[in-house]
Amino acid sequence: MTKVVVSGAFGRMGSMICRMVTETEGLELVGGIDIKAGTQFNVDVVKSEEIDRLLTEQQPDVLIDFTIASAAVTTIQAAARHHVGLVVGTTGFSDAQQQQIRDAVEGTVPAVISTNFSIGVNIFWQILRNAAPLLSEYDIEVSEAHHRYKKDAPSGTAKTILSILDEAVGEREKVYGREGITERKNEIGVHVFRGGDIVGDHAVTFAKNFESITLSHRAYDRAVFVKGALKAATWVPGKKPGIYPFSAVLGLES
Ligand SMILES: NC(=O)C1=CN([C@@H]2O[C@H](COP(=O)(O)OP(=O)(O)OC[C@H]3O[C@@H](n4cnc5c(N)ncnc54)[C@H](OP(=O)(O)O)[C@@H]3O)[C@@H](O)[C@H]2O)C=CC1
Ligand SMILES: O=C(O)C1=N[C@H](C(=O)O)C[C@H](O)C1
Repeated sequence: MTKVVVSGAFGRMGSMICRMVTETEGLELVGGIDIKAGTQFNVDVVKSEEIDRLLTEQQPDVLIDFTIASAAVTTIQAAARHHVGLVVGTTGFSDAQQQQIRDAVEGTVPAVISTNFSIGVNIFWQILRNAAPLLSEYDIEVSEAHHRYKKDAPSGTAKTILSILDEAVGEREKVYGREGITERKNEIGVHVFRGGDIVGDHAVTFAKNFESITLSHRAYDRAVFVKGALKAATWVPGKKPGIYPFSAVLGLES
């Protein structure tokens, strides 16, 4: 049985993860962490200040984090101190925070970290890696849409798309929205929409005179992210310390 602690246990993702852990054979929910204490599915959720006590008492095999960047860094450092494997879906990390995560995890614990745990998005990224080099002469625009409550912009998934494009077609200036008199150069336009309950849409358009190609992905339900996170949670215990992309769990290129 893989013992799981969920950080962000009362959040949109965390509460669904708690429920689906209890419904998944081979996984056991042993605790939760959030900014406030309470219970989820008959399991104690403690405040983040209590994380060391929780990890000492419950000895989980894996900690799954879907919170906010600043909280996630502290949680990841605590999990590494306690040698607990990690699945991290939180987005919006600064470069400095990413370095703090590498420092905590590398050589200490295995961690699957991905800006998107949907299998479809990970295949979409692979399609993009293969297609973009063929389309390097085209103008490129990236767009994403999410629900009104999303805190970070552009989404973590859009940032991953931008880094894939940088590798595939060479680094280009990113232009975040346009206003006024603008002249298109060899740039990538990035467009962010926030509204309603949109679960997560991403698109990359390659445009040329008289034709364009758009590659896109739409998530209809957060369950796709949760299922991926649980797949990673089952995979991570016993792996060598280090940071793994979700594509490693899926056996895809990265
Ligand atoms: N990789 C992926 O596949 C996906 C990633 N995400 C990412 O996951 C993250 C969470 O998303 P979502 O569930 O929608 O967000 P929510 O805001 O619904 O959930 C986050 C939870 O973390 C809590 N929290 C805030 N601060 C702390 C803290 N210091 N310590 C512990 N808990 C804290 C929040 O409490 P409170 O509400 O009181 O602030 C909330 O309960 C985001 O970064 C999002 O981009 C989302 C979906 C898929
Ligand atoms: O906050 C969300 O909801 C999502 N966040 C992730 C991101 O920032 O890319 C993944 C997904 O699109 C949903």
